[in-house]
Amino acid sequence: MPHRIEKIEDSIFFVGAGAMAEAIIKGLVYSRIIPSKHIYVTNKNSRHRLLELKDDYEIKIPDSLEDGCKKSRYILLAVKPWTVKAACENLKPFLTKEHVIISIAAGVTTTVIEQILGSSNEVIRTMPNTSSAICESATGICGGKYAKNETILTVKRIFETVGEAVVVKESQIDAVTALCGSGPAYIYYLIEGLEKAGINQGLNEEDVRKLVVQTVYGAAKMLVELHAEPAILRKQVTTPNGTTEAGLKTLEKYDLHEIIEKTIESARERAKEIGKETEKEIWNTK
Ligand SMILES: NC(=O)C1=CN([C@@H]2O[C@H](COP(=O)(O)OP(=O)(O)OC[C@H]3O[C@@H](n4cnc5c(N)ncnc54)[C@H](O)[C@@H]3O)[C@@H](O)[C@H]2O)C=CC1
Ligand SMILES: O=C(O)[C@@H]1CCC=N1
Repeated sequence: MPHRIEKIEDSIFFVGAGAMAEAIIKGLVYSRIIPSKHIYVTNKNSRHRLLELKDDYEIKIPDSLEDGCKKSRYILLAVKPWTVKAACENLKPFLTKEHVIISIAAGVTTTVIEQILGSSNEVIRTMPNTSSAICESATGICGGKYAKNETILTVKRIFETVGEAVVVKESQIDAVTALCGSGPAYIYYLIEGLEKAGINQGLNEEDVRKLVVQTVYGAAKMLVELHAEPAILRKQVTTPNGTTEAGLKTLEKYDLHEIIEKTIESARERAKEIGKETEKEIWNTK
């Protein structure tokens, strides 16, 4: 549910042109918060990929990194965590104090980015997800040492055009990463399991896809539209001594909640580790 938001006047420069850059660009272009001609994109070495994005979304390819920086106030780092250092070092000569650096890299702290840049640029760390492409992301946002509140709120507005966005403390963003950045993958995995079970019960693939996806979509939409508690909606489905109760007993027997707890914990731990790895990388080269 994208919010209706007033337009952002400044341009945005995507450094990295992969899956997430495209998902966010798609959402931004669709929501029209930033005109396509104010969206710039670059990557490491695939001109073909840039031309593809340019054609699909009518966005711009700058002549150089310097050109992209000159034309944009917001620089969005959409590279893998272990590439953040190289990308920031390449940008460094072209940054002025007005540039706001937005990172979507899992685990990489604002302190690491501030230290690589060695400047007092505002750094905003975010964690969106791939549903940005259809303006349904769930994004966590936090600011670094130099980030002004007003800038954090502008970045929140940008991400609200591609879904829901909340401002969190930096100490909480690895949890948001585990829950929402990685989250779509867990839901898809669950759906794969439901589909497999449906097929094993004799349903055909086409019907099972339609039925399972609609079941998940309908359940999520009930939560959104009725603002109801999941436990209450669950109870409405569960007839005493009926089929749902039988199914839920099996989920309890295998302790699905415990599995989920461990899943989120593993992902959050990995985000922390990635943070440490990128931190070590800068200390090793200083
Ligand atoms: N894939 C996902 O669901 C999510 C990913 N993220 C984060 O988003 C970031 C990007 O992930 P993806 O889009 O999945 O990766 P990707 O591998 O699809 O894209 C990475 C892009 O960075 C470019 N690149 C590499 N080195 C560069 C450099 N030095 N300068 C400029 N561009 C460079 C590559 O050419 C490529 O276009 C990661 O840090 C990840 O943690 C965050 C939320 C969700
Ligand atoms: O798997 C990853 O590391 C990235 C970050 C969140 C989603 N995908």
